[in-house]
Amino acid sequence: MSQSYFPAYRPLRPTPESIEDITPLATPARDGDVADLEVTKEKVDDVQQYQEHRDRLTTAIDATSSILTDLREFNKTSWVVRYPHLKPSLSQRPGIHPNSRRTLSFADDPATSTEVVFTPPTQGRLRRTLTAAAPSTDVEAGTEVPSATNTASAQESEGLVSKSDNEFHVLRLDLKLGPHGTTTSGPTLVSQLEKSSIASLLSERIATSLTHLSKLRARVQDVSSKVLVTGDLNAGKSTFVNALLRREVMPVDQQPCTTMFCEVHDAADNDGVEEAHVVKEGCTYSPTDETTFTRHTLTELEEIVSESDAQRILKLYVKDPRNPQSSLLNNGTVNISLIDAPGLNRDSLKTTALFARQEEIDVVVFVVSAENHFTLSAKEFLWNASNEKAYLFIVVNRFDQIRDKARCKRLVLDQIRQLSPRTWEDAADLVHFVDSASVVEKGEVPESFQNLEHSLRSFVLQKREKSKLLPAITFLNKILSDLDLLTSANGLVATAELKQAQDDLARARPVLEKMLAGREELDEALAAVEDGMSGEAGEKTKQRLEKALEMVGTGKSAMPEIISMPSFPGMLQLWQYTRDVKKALLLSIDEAVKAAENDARGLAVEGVAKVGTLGDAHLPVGVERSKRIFKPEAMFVVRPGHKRRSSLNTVVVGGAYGLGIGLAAQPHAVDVELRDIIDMRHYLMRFALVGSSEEGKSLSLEDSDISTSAISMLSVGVGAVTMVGGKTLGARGLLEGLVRIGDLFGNASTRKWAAPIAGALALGLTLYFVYELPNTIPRTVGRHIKTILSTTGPAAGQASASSPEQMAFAPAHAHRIGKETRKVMRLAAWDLRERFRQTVDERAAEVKSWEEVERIAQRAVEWFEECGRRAEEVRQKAGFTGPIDAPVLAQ
Ligand SMILES: Nc1nc2c(ncn2[C@@H]2O[C@H](COP(=O)(O)OP(=O)(O)OP(=O)(O)O)[C@@H](O)[C@H]2O)c(=O)[nH]1
Repeated sequence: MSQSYFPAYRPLRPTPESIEDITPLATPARDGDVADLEVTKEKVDDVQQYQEHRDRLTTAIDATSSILTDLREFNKTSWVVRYPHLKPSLSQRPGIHPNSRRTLSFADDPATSTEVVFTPPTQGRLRRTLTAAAPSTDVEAGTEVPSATNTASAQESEGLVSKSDNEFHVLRLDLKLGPHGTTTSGPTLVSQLEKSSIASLLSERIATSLTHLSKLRARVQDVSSKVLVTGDLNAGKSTFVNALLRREVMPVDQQPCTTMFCEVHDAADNDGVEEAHVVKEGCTYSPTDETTFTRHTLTELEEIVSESDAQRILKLYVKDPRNPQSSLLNNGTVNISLIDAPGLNRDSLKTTALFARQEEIDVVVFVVSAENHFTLSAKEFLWNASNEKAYLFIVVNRFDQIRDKARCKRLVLDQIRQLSPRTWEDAADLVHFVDSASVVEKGEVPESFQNLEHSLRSFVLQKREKSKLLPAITFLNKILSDLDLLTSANGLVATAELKQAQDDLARARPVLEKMLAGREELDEALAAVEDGMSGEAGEKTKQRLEKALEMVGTGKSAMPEIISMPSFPGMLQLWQYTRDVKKALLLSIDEAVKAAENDARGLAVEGVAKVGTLGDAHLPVGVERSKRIFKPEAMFVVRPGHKRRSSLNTVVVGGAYGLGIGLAAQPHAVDVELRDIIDMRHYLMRFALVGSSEEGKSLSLEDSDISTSAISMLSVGVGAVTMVGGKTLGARGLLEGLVRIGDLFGNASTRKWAAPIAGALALGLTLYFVYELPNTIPRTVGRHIKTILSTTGPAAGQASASSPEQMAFAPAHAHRIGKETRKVMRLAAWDLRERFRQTVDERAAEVKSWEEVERIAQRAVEWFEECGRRAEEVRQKAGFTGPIDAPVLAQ
């Protein structure tokens, strides 16, 4: 059985208080007849109920528009809204009805899916929601998800759940595009798009829906309603319209006369002036634009209608003498206009059918003569119109002319059953047998006509609800349901993102905090390694080289295990021997420098390892360590292009041994001079020091060799004397002899024999030198070398020997080697500092970005929850009930 307007729309009985407020009908009413009063109240209730529904719906449209606008803005500024796909889940879980389980994926990432539980709308809760499916272990353990248990099938059987509950109704993104007009299925194409592209498509869809909602709102708010009165030629359409108006407005003739569409409006729509506006051909009528019509008085109407042979539109503004409670035209709520159409024939049939199909035609009243029944044109029109409008209002006119009224009714209703079955089902309300002429001619309104008027009024208002409100209700319900799906799915995504961000932050924050707290400690530790290693390298070098010089100063190899001293080859090769000695001593110093550099390499290796350990302690796990490989052999190598210093007592002499430019490799350094063999200046200086001046004392302290040298030099002379005498004296005897010789020189008597003695002494000394030379040469040469290498540079006399050029050999090398070691340490430390800084920056950026994700996701979770609540509230306030596809408003 099809749905009827009337049974579902029985208004509530008014309360006794409200009854008193109702103005009685202007139509004749029998005094004391309660039934009439009931009719009046019903009419008022019709209007009130319509108004109430309209207002509720307008509020719901506004609230939904507001949600959609917010969603669009949120999608644009705060969250890229994802477009979900729901599929029935294949997995069967105990305790969960298979209908409740769904597989959720998103258009931008169709390969990834999640199991969710779908909760369908229930009685009193029209929202469809998705919740994350409990882990399978819980489900298997018997934990049920209460919101979804077995409800889907129950709701399906109640008809609340649409079969399309997995889908979008209004916000569906289906694109039909493809090369050369080929079509690609919507979901396939959508899934090829980026997340942001899908979001912008969705945004466009929302914008379209908003436009549609505003149109629906305008339609809901539109207070005009058009009733098209049509029927066979001469069936009495104009008479019927006049009867409704209780005035003879439309021209009535025995002959077919109406060729125009006469729209009758309340004169209130024309500033209360009764007028006829003939719409000019090809113009769109506007009552405020004089160029679109010609103005006439109502008295000219008959003439206009009879003279017009074209199907023109005529607008009539007439005053309805009745009050709003009883007047159809002037009902106080809806601006009803009655359209008297030309009688149906072959010429007018098509035009009238087109007219009837217009959206603004809410009701079609078909007038048929009781005498003639339905002509072929009438049947054709009714058949088409009933497909279009489903319900038609049929006035069987001239019923007063019929003798066998029952038979007539039966025959007419039989025909209606075939032409418009739904109209036939509600025939009591939709089919009326009346005599319109008597209402106008005699001023009597028979009961049959009163019933007709009541039914028509209800039908217009209810039809209006169907035609104007229902599309809005359906659309609203569908879009709200789409919002459920969208907000539920996006809420799940936001919750997952929030959890991910929180987990990531829980991992990253402590790491970052630990790094920041350890930054100063690392800096200090690195500085300590740098200072410690370079300082130690310098100090070790200094000690080693000073010791080496000490050795060389005494004529011994500084590195005896590597460099041995040459043996004396005889007086004839004295010069070569001296040269070999010098070379050996210099070589031994070079070797000492090498050894010092090797010491520093060892320290650098140790320092680099310490830096590595610090890196392990301060860098988080997983951070790549330095890829730099330290090559100790690369230390102290003068790289091509670097300038060498060439002064003998400067750093490079020793330091550049890698290039073969050590002390021993310098030709002028091994050149032998006479003083390398006999250092007269040295001996004389020693003699001078015997007088023991203060300076001499201080100088003698500096040179530990002085006393022994002086003693040995003097011993030479004494030795010569004793050799002459054939007797060799010991050192003590030699000293004593020396004193005695001095005394002899002071005595004049002894001067006579002193000369031969002195000659002998000189000879002795000479011989002594010859015999002692193999021993004294290494010492002399070593002393010279030591003296040169211990002397500071040209600026030594100034405040401090700060530059290597100004330093003595050992400190200069200590400085150089310390500096080179520091360079290595600094590089390793810089590398770690840089890696540490980068890691801190990266971690800080990560934490910041996760905090941002957390903030956005948190907001999205709350926003989507709120959005879902708002949609639910809209439905509750609007009083939507019924399934998504066919909702109704609660009474
Ligand atoms: N007895 C009787 N005569 C009626 C009734 N209704 C209309 N008539 C008469 O029928 C004739 C035609 O009436 P109209 O109202 O002009 O008919 P119409 O359908 O508007 O005519 P066209 O527009 O020309 O098709 C008039 O003479 C009316 O008086 C009625 O209910 N009873």
